[in-house]
Amino acid sequence: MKTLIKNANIYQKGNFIKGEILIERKKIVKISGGTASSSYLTDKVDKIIDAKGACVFPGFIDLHSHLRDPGQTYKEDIVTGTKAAAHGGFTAVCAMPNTEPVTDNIASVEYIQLRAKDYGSAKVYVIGAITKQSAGEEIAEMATMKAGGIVAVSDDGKCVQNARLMLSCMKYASNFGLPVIIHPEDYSLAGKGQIHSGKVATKLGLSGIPGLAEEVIIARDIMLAESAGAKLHIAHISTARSIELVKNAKDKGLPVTCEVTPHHLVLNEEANLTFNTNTKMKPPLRSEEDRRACVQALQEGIIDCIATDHSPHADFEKEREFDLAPFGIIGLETAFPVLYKNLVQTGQIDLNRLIEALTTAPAKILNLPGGILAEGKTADLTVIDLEKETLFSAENILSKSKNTPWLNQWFPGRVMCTICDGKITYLDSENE
Ligand SMILES: NC(=O)N[C@@H](CC(=O)O)C(=O)O
Ligand SMILES: [Zn+2]
Ligand SMILES: [Zn+2]
Repeated sequence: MKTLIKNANIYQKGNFIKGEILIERKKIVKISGGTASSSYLTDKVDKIIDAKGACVFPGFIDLHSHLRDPGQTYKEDIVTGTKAAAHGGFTAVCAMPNTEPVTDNIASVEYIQLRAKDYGSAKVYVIGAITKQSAGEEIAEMATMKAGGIVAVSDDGKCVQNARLMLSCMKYASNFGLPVIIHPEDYSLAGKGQIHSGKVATKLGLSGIPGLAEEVIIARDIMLAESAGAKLHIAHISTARSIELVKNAKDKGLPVTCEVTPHHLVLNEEANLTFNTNTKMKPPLRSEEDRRACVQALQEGIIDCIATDHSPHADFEKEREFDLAPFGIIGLETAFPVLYKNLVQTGQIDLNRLIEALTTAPAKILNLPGGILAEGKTADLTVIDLEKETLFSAENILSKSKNTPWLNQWFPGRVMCTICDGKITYLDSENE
């Protein structure tokens, strides 16, 4: 099978070159500038995709997705979650273990891998639990899960409260070379908080989750990781002080990395004023100062990468009283257009940094392949027309869940086609 992408603006080390990409089986075999070689390349090609001047980027890599499979497949499953990924330009996602049952054993790891291999539209890397059932009481079977191919451990959705247990978990994980991904939340400080403790929570009379709930765990876990010799990755960082803690750790040369979500980069606590439950997530949307600190830290590289924290929840769960609705929003399909519009078009982040934060940066953190468009590399790529718009309507969203604050809004940047392992995983109706 040979596929040719023609009339493309190919992203190459921060620059665009006009040209063509020839894919044979799983690999990119030729990238050529201009159209002079067109006749040579079109020779015996099975499929031609006319990019019509759209950009070709390396496939995006998400370190943080909740695919809900097994156990909560009314929200999402591996088939729909990876379709949503492909629609968002992603060719690889890491599956968080807070499924039912929790991914804390080798059989659960293999289930996800096999389903994804047979029915997925993106590569799925499995993250195993830190503790059994993510209950924060006993260390999970990391050794067997590592042998089965997990790429990291995390109790995301929950946070190991006991420092002594966390230290043991980190020592254990580091023995197997497994990075530890934390969801930093001190329960005693977070309490029953609904949104960020700040002026909006006061105004609305909702209980707050202070930034401190995140910051004390980040401070603790940086110290524990240093002592255990573990590689620490901080999920969904959201406050200026958290960023300062990470900066200090990095300055000391510690192997500490962190990610930020698109929503923490473009929204602040004011979004909660609408009482829209699709503005409710963990960590909560923070103050404008915190949001700005996140943007600046991303541009400077203190924040390493962007991760979606794709957290699908069904309509019947979200369409209820604010305090009873679950935390979380979908993110795979909205990530690129939302970031492109709010950060790149406004000049807050440059396109190169955005692409890096969605490709090479996440790949580096968990040592995953991909992130680069080059001859001889696996053909994982996405074709995005920056001149075209996309509408996040319930109809267009391929995720089973539609819980996004950007529902029914138009954004610039339309994914025309995504290719994973040389196979088309998403094709816009215009290109069919
Ligand atoms: N982010 C969220 O608000 N929710 C996530 C859990 C998590 O990422 O902590 C979920 O699984 O729904
Ligand atoms: Zn989390
Ligand atoms: Zn999460």
